[in-house]
Amino acid sequence: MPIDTDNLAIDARDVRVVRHGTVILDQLTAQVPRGTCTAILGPNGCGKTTFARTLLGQAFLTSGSIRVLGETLGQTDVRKLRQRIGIVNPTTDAGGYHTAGAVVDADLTTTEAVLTGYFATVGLYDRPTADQRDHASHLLEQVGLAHRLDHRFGTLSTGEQRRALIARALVHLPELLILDEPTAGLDIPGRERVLATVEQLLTAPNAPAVLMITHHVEELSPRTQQVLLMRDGRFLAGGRPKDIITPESLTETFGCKVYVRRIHGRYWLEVLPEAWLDLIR
Ligand SMILES: Nc1ncnc2c1ncn2[C@@H]1O[C@H](COP(=O)(O)OP(=O)(O)OP(=O)(O)O)[C@@H](O)[C@H]1O
Repeated sequence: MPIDTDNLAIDARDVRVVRHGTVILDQLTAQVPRGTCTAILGPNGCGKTTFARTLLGQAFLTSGSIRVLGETLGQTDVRKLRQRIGIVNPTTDAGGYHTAGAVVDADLTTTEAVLTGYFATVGLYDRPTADQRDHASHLLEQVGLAHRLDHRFGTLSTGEQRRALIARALVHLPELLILDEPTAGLDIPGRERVLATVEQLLTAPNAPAVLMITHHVEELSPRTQQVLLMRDGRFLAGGRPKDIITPESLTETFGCKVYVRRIHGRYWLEVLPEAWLDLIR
């Protein structure tokens, strides 16, 4: 069936990124329909974040083309386009003003931290409207942080900060939400709260397209329509999770012998005993 390109949140064709002679992304082609959830699953260093950066116009293509929300990168104002995209990237959580990579100032209240999302700033330098304040509180309630509205952002647990940053990414009602390892560094309940928040988002009316980037098959929502397995800058396979996720495909993707089973719509991975011997040989 032909693809309706007007209905795509992401339309990436033959994307290649080469830096200093190293091929980082190699002929990546992927389509993500609006309002659907796609996951990119792959090991450390396979190029997941670089691909996300290309979608945001932060990493330039050596060749290929990308359309995001109907706009062709290289022919559009990326600052305007970014206002239609939400991004959560845990390598950049809270920090002081001078912490490299900090998304928001740790001294702000949680509500203020979410409000910075309106202005794409680290501190809150602009005066939010009453409607913006109400919306920020509402989003914090949605992610289960109604009891933390006035707490200093820097004092929240890592999991609470992560959920607050999801709320921050949602202030603009994004049409595309990129979650780049949103559960990194979280314990099991912390991880599950983030996943439950994503699940709630996917079931909401007018849900954004969600691109979930992760190392862990356990983190795929049962609502994931498409999974892209990535290794060494390439997509090894892509399609419906039930067709793509097998012990063989995950063993190839991660270079580690694994078994995978599906329980209650989620996938659970087991590392086979012989994998350890292979990994240290
Ligand atoms: N500007 C750059 N110049 C040279 N190499 C780069 C550059 N940016 C990224 N790389 C390399 O490209 C590869 C892919 O990096 P990337 O961060 O996209 O991987 P990743 O799949 O997101 O990894 P992780 O799961 O560890 O976050 C890595 O080997 C990285 O060192």
